[in-house]
Order: sequence, then C-alpha cells, then structure tokens
Amino acid sequence: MQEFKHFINGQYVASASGKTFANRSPVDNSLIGMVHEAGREEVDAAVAAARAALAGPWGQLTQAQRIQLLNKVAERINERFDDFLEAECRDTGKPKSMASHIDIPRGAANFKAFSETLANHPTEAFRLDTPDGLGAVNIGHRTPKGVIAVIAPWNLPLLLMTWKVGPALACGNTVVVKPSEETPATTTLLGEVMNECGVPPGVFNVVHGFGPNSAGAFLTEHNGVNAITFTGETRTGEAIMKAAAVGLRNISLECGGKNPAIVFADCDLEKAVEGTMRSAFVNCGQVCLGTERVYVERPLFADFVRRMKEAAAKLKPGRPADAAANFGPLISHEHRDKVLSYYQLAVAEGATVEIGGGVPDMGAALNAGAWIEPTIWTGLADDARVVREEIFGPCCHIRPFDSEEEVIALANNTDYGLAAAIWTENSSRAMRVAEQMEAGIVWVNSWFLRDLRTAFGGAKQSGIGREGGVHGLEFYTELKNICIKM
Ligand SMILES: NC(=O)C1=CN([C@@H]2O[C@H](COP(=O)(O)OP(=O)(O)OC[C@H]3O[C@@H](n4cnc5c(N)ncnc54)[C@H](O)[C@@H]3O)[C@@H](O)[C@H]2O)C=CC1
Ligand SMILES: O=C(O)/C=C/C=C(\O)C(=O)O
Repeated sequence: MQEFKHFINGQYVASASGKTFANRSPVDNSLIGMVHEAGREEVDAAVAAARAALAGPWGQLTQAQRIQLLNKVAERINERFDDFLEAECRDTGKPKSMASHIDIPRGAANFKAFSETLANHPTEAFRLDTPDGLGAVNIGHRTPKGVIAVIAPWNLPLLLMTWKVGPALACGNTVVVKPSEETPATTTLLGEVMNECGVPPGVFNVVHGFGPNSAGAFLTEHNGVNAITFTGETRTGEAIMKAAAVGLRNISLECGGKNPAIVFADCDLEKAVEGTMRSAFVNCGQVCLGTERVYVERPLFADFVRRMKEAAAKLKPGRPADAAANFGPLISHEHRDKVLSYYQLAVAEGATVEIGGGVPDMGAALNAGAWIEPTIWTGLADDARVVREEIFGPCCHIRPFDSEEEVIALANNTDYGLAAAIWTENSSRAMRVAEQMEAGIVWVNSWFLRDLRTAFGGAKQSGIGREGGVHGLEFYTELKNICIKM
C-alpha cells in the first residue's frame, strides 16, 4: 500500500503526530494508500525550509539559471509521463484518454510557458525632466515576493498546482504546496522530479492535510508565508482572504463559476453541440470553467436539446484504463452526495429531466465507486437554485431565448463571472456579446482553448486577480521603482 509523506527541504518526511488519513479510489472505493496529515510542526518546517532556500542557493541563481532548471523539470515530467498519468488517474478516476491529453502535458507545459514569458518581458523605464535640466530615470525592478503558499484543488490536481508553482519559481520565489486531501499523488511525485533535476532543497515543499484546523489553515495563517494563491470554492476563498488579512499578505484567488454558453441560431450546430457537450461533461463536469447554464436561441432549441441528449446518452463511463471510456466518476462519495442533492432539488424546483438524474448501475466491481449519470434539465425558472449555484458535476440546464439583449442579461444574472462560451457564425455579434459578458474569460466557437500567455481569472465571486503570461508577474513579484537623478 502506498504512503504519501510530506516533502520538506528535499526529503520525504512523516508527520511527527503519526496522524494519517485514507486516500480512496473514486472508481471502486478501494484503498490507494495512507496520507500523512501535517500539523503545525510540519508546516513550520516546510515554511522554514522555503525561507532558508530563498536566502540560500536558489536566491543566488540568475533568472536564466532558474529558467534552465524549470525547463528541465518540464522535460522530466514528460519523461516520467506514465508515472504521473497513473498517479493522477488513480487519485481522480478520470479517463487516461483525457489526462494524457490535458492534465499531464499541461503539468509539464506550465513550467515552460511562464519561463519564456519572463525571459522576454522588458523592464519598465521612464525618463523624468527636472528643473536643473539633467533629468532622472525611473526603472522598474522586480524581486520575488518570498514564500508562496499554494492551495490546490482536486479536479485537475497536477495542472492547477503547476499553473501556480511554475510562475512562482520562475520569479525566484519558493513554495509550500498543500494539495487537496483527495489527490495527494502527483504533487508528492513532483518532489522526486525536483530532486532529480537538481532543484535545491527547500524550493518546493509539500504538506498534506485538510483545510480548516489542518494543514491548509496552518499554512495560510503562517506568518512566514508572504503570499497565498488558491484555486477552489468561493467560500474557501473567503476563508483564505481572512487568513491573508493578518499581516496584509497578497492573495490570488481562482474560485467557482456558473458559466453560461450562448448558442445563437446562426451557429455551426455540430460544433456548438460538440463544444457544449465537452464543456458540460468533460472531467465528469468537475471543471471550474465548465458550462452549467446553456441558452439556446428559440428556433434551434428543440433540435439542440435533442442532439445534446443523444450525445449524453453515448458517454461511456468506465475505468481510467478503459480505452473506450470517456466518462469517469466524481471525486468522492461526499461530492456525489452534494451533486445528487442538486439532482433532487432540480426535480423539486420543477425541472424536466431530459436525461440522467441518478446513479448508474456500473456492475458489482464498480458500484462502490462515486459514479453518477450525466444529466440535462430544461424548464427551470431563472431564480431556481439549480440555475444559480455552482454544482460542479456533469449537468446543465438548457433554456430558450429570443433576443440578444435578453440572453446577455440572462448570462450575466449570476454571482459568478469566470467564463462564458458564445456560439455564432456572426463575428460582429460574437464581439459585441463577448464585450458585454461579465466574465474573466470568453470563448467564441470554442471552449477551454488555452493560450498560456493570456490572462486567466474571474470577475465577481469567481476570484481576485489574474494569473498567466505577464499578468502573473503582478502577483509573484514585488515591483520596486528605482529613481536615479542624473
Ligand atoms: N477549480 C475550482 O473552481 C474548484 C471548485 N471546487 C468547488 O468546491 C467544492 C468543494 O470542493 P473542495 O475540494 O472541498 O474545495 P475547497 O475549496 O474546500 O478545497 C480546495 C483546497 O482548499 C483547501 N482548503 C479548504 N478549506 C481551507 C481553509 N479554510 N484554509 C486553507 N485551505 C483550505 C482544501 O484542503 C483544498 O486543498 C466543490 O464541490 C466545487 O463546487 C472544488 C475544486 C475545484
Ligand atoms: O487552464 C488553466 O490554466 C486552468 C484551468 C482551470 C480549471 O479548469 C479549474 O479550475 O477547474
């Protein structure tokens, strides 16, 4: 049986308390291994190691040397692709066909993308006139923020953790990562890769555990942490913001969404159905960018619903290694209970269940897993809780609309503002509507098409700040202005 230890100062260490918790497979509830739960002692040690590394060899490296090391990390992840794939799919139950195209390649690419941005980013400079005619020059100088706490979720564990660790390290910071208690494996494995690549001890540290009154809270409350970056639920983001208020530490929050897709009658219907299917059901609907509200122009509505039902009926659940499977389980029984409570609520709120709505019979070998049916509803009111709250499961509500003005108002009628997708062949309309979306990311005729140089983050309750490309520099570095009088 596997044992997941903390990774502190370049070494795997057990918890002094001896406290562990079980990591179970969402596929069949079998025991994957035992995870050590960090107490304050381990969090203190990890933060101390990260602080020491800042002042030690890591702090002495040039930017070019750091970038070289991080490129090596990316290459090593690719060399150990199968190890990462196996670990990620065991923890999450997601199909290997998906993780091998999204999670693991992005896990490696995240270390390269930001290094390139950084290497090509110019320094700000302004010349200032002065009364003596000699002038002054202002030069922007960036330094690392210090020790960054990375609090990561379980839905795309390697991808979302490295999306933060890559830029943090490229900017010269050190990190202490707290992966989700549901998915300890790939973050633990990354420790091995860091050692194999010669990243100095203390630069990358990992502590395992839960949120409140456990590793997550101990880390975010720690006064040796200079800034906190988080992806996960909005309410957790609020708790982290409170912790960060003590000592005025910076935060970057990427939180939930209740993302709309808008399908105009002039769209390419096949592409719109294919894209909306992916956005609602990939990763069993556990993607913060995923679509849970679909608005379809009335002439197309019935046909669109029919096609979505047909496509959803063809989704094939199965074990990660099953090459024919394209639909995994939810992350846990606890999360399935939450999603199923929304399935019941939808019926109570008057939905027509077009397909799904329950738990599939997966057979004796898999029935103990956290399997759930892909579900489509129609007929709910705009103020139904199912239409307003983030469910984070494989489900969406489809509603007709009659005009552009109406659908813009409907799409924006949400507390969240992460992403939106617009399907139309009319590019003027696409731009007009995209500009009016209250969201951090808008896709036109696509979904989850990522260019890592672009800004990523949410409006309203979907987060604070932007990461990606040069935008990450604002969070991961301290900008100092040096004014030189001539
Ligand atoms: N990417 C996203 O937007 C994600 C959204 N979610 C949403 O969150 C819901 C709950 O899932 P969870 O995994 O429980 O999300 P969560 O937001 O509670 O957990 C995410 C991370 O934060 C940590 N954490 C929790 N409370 C904390 C605290 N007080 N201080 C510091 N760290 C803390 C967790 O241990 C985990 O590592 C899901 O049902 C879904 O709606 C979950 C995962 C990802
Ligand atoms: O592509 C990225 O960098 C981030 C994607 C984030 C999600 O899909 C998520 O948080 O669910």
